[in-house]
Amino acid sequence: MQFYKYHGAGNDFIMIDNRKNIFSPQPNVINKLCNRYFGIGANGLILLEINNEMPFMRYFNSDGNEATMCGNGGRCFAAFTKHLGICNGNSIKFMGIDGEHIALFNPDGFIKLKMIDVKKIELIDDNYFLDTGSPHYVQFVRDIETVDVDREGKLIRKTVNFNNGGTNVNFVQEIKPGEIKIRTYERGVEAETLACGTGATAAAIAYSHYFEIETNPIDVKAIGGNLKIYFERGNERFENVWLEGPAKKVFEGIIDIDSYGKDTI
Ligand SMILES: N[C@H](CCC[C@H](N)C(=O)O)C(=O)O
Repeated sequence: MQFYKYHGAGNDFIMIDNRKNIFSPQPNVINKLCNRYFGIGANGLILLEINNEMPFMRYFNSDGNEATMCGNGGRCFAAFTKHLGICNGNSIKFMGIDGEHIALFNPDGFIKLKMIDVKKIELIDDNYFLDTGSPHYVQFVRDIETVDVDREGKLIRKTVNFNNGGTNVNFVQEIKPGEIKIRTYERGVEAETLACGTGATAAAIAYSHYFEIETNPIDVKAIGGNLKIYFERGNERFENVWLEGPAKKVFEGIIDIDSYGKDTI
């Protein structure tokens, strides 16, 4: 089976053109494919399918379970449709689990992805919880370099109940007005990733709203690369939300998918 490997600011994905349903998304198979020693290795796996005659993006975390929206993956999905010739212009519309998205292809190669509106931000223990297509807990810290993201992130992800679905956990430090640094513990990867698109979006909106920052876009520096978040404040919601950043095809290959269905590695 043909596969493609992409990353968006270091958040990396296996991409499969599944318009002919060649791949059955079994959790144990996806988990092995995402394994960095016994498989291709990735934070997640993305299937391109067709739904009501529109490209449909299905996202699976590396634990093998189908998940909510992936922002970095959404930009990579758009780049993938362009590589396959599905999209020839400067933009593409596609469906994700959270609804319709449009992606714009910038001349510099960066991609601008429209995200869902953010309807509310909850305060939990003086930190912020909001849904940008995936659930995110945002905690502001003084020195992001000293945070034990895997340990602290796991504690919050596991102990604080978020409607039973769990959450991603973001640690954020202001670098200067309008610019923040972020580190993210990702649900379903159960570890820190080099970037998280829906997390960067959540962090930028919480930062701007609660610290009354007028600058827009907000620059978000992740370990794996830089993202920009644009949005407008509407009536009790955040609208016209865009996530802009890189999406790179790293390699493509062929894998013997039948050997992944069996328990032997
Ligand atoms: N792990 C997330 C989904 C992927 C989010 C992240 N990779 C992004 O770029 O938005 C979750 O289960 O909510």
